[in-house]
Amino acid sequence: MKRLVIALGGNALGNNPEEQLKLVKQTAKTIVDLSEEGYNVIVGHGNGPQVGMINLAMDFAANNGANTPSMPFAECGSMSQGYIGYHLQQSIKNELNARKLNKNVATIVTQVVVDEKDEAFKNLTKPVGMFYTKDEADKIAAEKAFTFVEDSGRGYRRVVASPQPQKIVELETVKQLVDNGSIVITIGGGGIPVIEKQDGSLEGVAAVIDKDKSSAKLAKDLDAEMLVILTAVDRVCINFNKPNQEELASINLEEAAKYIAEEHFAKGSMLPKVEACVDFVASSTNGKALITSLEKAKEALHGKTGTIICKDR
Ligand SMILES: Nc1ncnc2c1ncn2[C@@H]1O[C@H](COP(=O)(O)OP(=O)(O)O)[C@@H](O)[C@H]1O
Ligand SMILES: NC(=O)OP(=O)(O)O
Repeated sequence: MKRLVIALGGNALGNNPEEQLKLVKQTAKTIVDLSEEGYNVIVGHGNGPQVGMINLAMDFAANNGANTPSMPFAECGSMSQGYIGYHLQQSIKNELNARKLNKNVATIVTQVVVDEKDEAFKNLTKPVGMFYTKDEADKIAAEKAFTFVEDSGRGYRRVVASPQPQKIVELETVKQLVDNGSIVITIGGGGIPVIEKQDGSLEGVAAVIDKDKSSAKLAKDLDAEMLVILTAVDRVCINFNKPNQEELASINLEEAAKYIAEEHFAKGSMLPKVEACVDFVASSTNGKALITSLEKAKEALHGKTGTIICKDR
């Protein structure tokens, strides 16, 4: 069966357990829809807000008399995979049962190897957790030696390193489950970043890998038919948010490169998605990538909306 890798954006997940479970129930319908279209579905997702929340809560408890241990960032990443994976696998199973579909679904706690010399460790770019005012951010930065950046006019957010994904450690396990027909949730939050020591052992590092990049890597490694990036917009645009905004129904690799060079895609939001699609399509024989909204995923798969990125069109 053909393999389809989905990357779920923040709007598929929400900001607290109640909101997340409610949103994920809708997300599950889309995932089961795509599975019913005849694909082996593999699901990746973001974790920026969630890993930040977990890290902040653990840090607060450890420093405010709760007598709990301080929790390393990589462990917080693994907790975010469990937390989001639990909601996804429960909601997907409920949806499968409601449609009387006999399929299994499982979350794999997934590590992704990064290079400890990656320049990203010197230049922190990945926003995590909640938004602060400038004064709050300055105060926390001074106390904890954290770095903050202004995030798209919405306030200040802590940033952490976001190194390149190099190797998905649990890839073979994912393949086996996929080949057995299971829906697999993996590389949550881009994967738990680990470095490979000289003796071959793995060790977690404080970072958050971009989920779109990891999803492209997974789609390549699985020789997927399709990479589907689900976000908040139905289609990618040029001249986004300008009077001459134009929706793109399909673009080839040359057009994508031209639009990237012309800076039509915002850094930190649409740019990594288009780049991930280009990366996957360029290295695949027949693979296509699709960027669309969660709500329109099924329609987009039938060519009614969404932006397709392909070799030739
Ligand atoms: N050229 C563009 N076309 C469409 N959307 C764009 C473009 N540039 C920036 N965006 C914004 O990028 C957002 C998706 O990025 P982001 O919010 O980071 O995604 P997610 O959280 O789903 O991974 C869209 O909702 C849109 O507001
Ligand atoms: N890991 C990751 O890319 O998370 P977000 O999509 O939430 O930023």
